Amino acid sequence: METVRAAERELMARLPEGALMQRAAAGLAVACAELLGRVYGARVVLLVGSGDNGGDALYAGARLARRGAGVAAVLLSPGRAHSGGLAALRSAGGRVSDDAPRDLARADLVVDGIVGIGGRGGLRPEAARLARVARESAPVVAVDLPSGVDADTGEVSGEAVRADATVTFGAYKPGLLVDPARERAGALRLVDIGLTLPPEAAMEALQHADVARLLPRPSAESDKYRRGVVGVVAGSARYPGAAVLAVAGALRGGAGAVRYVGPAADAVLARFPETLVHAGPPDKAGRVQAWVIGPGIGDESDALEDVLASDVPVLVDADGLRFLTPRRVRERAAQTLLTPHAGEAAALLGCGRAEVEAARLASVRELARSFGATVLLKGSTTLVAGAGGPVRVNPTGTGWLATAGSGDVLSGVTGSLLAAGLPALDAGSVGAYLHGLAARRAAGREGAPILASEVAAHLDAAWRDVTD
Ligand SMILES: NC(=O)C1=CN([C@@H]2O[C@H](COP(=O)(O)OP(=O)(O)OC[C@H]3O[C@@H](n4cnc5c(N)ncnc54)[C@H](OP(=O)(O)O)[C@@H]3O)[C@@H](O)[C@H]2O)[C@@H](O)CC1
Ligand SMILES: Nc1ncnc2c1ncn2[C@@H]1O[C@H](COP(=O)(O)OP(=O)(O)O)[C@@H](O)[C@H]1O
Ligand SMILES: [K+]
Repeated sequence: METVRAAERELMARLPEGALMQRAAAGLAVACAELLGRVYGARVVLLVGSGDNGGDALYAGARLARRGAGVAAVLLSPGRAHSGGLAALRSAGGRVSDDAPRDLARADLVVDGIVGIGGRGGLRPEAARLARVARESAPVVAVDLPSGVDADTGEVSGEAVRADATVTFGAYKPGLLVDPARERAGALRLVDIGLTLPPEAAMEALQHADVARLLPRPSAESDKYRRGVVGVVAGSARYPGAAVLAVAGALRGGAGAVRYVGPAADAVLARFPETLVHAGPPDKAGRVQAWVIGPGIGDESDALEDVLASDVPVLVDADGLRFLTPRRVRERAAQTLLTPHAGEAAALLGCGRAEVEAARLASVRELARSFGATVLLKGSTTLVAGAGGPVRVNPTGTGWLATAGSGDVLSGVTGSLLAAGLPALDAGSVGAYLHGLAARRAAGREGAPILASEVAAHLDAAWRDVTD
């Protein structure tokens, strides 16, 4: 957070008073307008704390009021609310609420400007009560951070706002990216306020527009082969379901065709007649543009060697990871993408699972370095690391994904993206992004248990969310 504060100080010294807050408020108002659909006549309630976070909310509220929204501000510390913001709201036709429960009950949207990066500890009782009522009333947009979460660590020490979306300024804060706080933030949106952050930023996160740009799209000249064929080596007599789930993901990842190789062809075809199946070894299966190998294959290490010997990108997951050595992966000319969970990463690193979970960033970097590969470390905070450069953190994940088979779906969708031509770092981070969004779609707004097959079934909705 000190990095962001320092960049803000540097920029503020060069800009007219209040310019950064205006930029923040403008971005926030645009995001609110998009969520509302129609601004004119909409009812917006601002929860306003005593700091600049509340100031952002007030100025954004003023912008919405000028476009015809009915905007009411609930002031947590009436004497200390941002005075310029309050004046702007009033002159735009907004008002200060004298009955918060009534205004909240009628709201179409609530803006959480209680506290931002200046907050310490969980919400205080009055703020916590309002946050609970807000949550029951309408979608909540958090300003910069869901109030009550720790910006630096992602810890939630008491009560915190649970937002449907968070509009953050200048840079993603670790607290928005690391659980348990991340789960409170909903969909993230970054507003550029002109901060110059150090070029060696340790982490980056894609957002909708980045993903939309990277997603493969068929052109007029496309045919199924030009769109890419992904080969899937998964499943066994014991675990046929892993094959079905990996193929389910692969069919919705943007490749033109999925070629399944393995002993679960009957189960795959029964569910997905679109699949091309092959009973022999992978190197006799026909041309593919990328391979996925590992989910549920058991001890099938011959197939792994076949696939590694190919000259196309290879994604290795689950059982496939057990037979890998750094040397064999480094020898490959084409890209290799490894997708371990914490336990598999620990086995590759020769340490304990808890050590990986306590140091996810260092672990994913070390694996990428030692294998000379791209590594996607799964779990509550999914990270993707390449040979160097920033580590990508996936902003869309949800704990509902912690369900058997969801990793198989991820390997399929990511492999499909590789086959469509995305570089491994992009394929991994776009795959994880769509997978997380699909799970959120499947789980619904309040959240409910989901099946891995439902995650696959919602991938098309996630795709449309990103591109619409
Ligand atoms: N810097 C910039 O250039 C830009 C900054 N920007 C914006 O400013 C925000 C940072 O603003 P900030 O520094 O004023 O602090 P902020 O987060 O509003 O909170 C401080 C107040 O909250 C209170 N409070 C504390 N803990 C609490 C709790 N647990 N529960 C309840 N209340 C609690 C505490 O009050 P007190 O303890 O005094 O009662 C204190 O006064 C940043 O997140 C971004 O939104 C943008 O405009 C872009 C440009
Ligand atoms: N707490 C969590 N929060 C978010 N995502 C999670 C969590 N736990 C697991 N996941 C995700 O769920 C998937 C599980 O994959 P994996 O561990 O391979 O399980 P399986 O082998 O049963 O498919 C991964 O995408 C992982 O990132
Ligand atoms: K906030």
